[in-house]
Amino acid sequence: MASSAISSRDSGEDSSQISLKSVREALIRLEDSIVFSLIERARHPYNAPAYDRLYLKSSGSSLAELFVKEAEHLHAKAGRYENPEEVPFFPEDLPSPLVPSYNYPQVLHPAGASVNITKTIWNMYFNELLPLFTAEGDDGNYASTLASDLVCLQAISRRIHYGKFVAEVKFRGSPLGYSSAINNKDKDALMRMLTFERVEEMVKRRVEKKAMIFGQQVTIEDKEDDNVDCKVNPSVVSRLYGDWIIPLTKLVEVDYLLRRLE
Ligand SMILES: O=C(O)C(=O)C[C@]1(C(=O)O)C=C[C@@H](O)C=C1
Repeated sequence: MASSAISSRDSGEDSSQISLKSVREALIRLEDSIVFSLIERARHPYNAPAYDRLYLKSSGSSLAELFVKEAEHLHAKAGRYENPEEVPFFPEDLPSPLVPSYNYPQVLHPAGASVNITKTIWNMYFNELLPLFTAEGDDGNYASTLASDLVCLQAISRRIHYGKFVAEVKFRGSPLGYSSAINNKDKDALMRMLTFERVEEMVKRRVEKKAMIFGQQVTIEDKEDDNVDCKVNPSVVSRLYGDWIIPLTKLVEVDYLLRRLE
């Protein structure tokens, strides 16, 4: 299954014609990436020095900041940020891609395409989420810890910024309804129009179940034991979605729509 509603090369469809079904399928596929990335990160304890600006005495940055900045430089050279689904955490001074450009379908409205809430995602991930799903302690493996943090951050950010595509589809489905709320800059009306509570409940239940299934110890013998020890707490994953990922996706949707008529 394609992980993206717009950028797969071989879908054979006109990819500027996205539907609510195809963007929701992409969101469901991204759930797998997020749950697996959290499971990987949870192998290590919190590892505080990796995030402490005093740890690298001379640099003034934390190892986490340096790690993500340097990784993004490499990814930019390989063309990662040419894809409209990818948003860098440190867009300043990124190098140009070394690869020839790929003609990604231009689905988004240009003004809305620049919505970027990576600073909010960064603070949420390091200040709120990480302490919830990692054990206290320090195993010294900061490089592999940060490599896992990077994968988590990229998967979560991609999912949240995917709200731009969801908003575009919703706008195309009801341009008149959305336009009047956009012209009135009525954020509350936009929020009401784009919210489907039943879908949100399903998402939260599904990610909790994925965390339970993907995080089980797999053994050769069949076990009767329902009391499985999961590698990442399923209720934390459900809370991650309910408290942060879904609200931030909706924030991206509203920000995108507010710029949709510029
Ligand atoms: O599926 C949608 O319609 C979305 O806008 C995505 C999403 C989500 O983040 O999962 C956000 C808002 C809706 O209330 C339902 C779900």
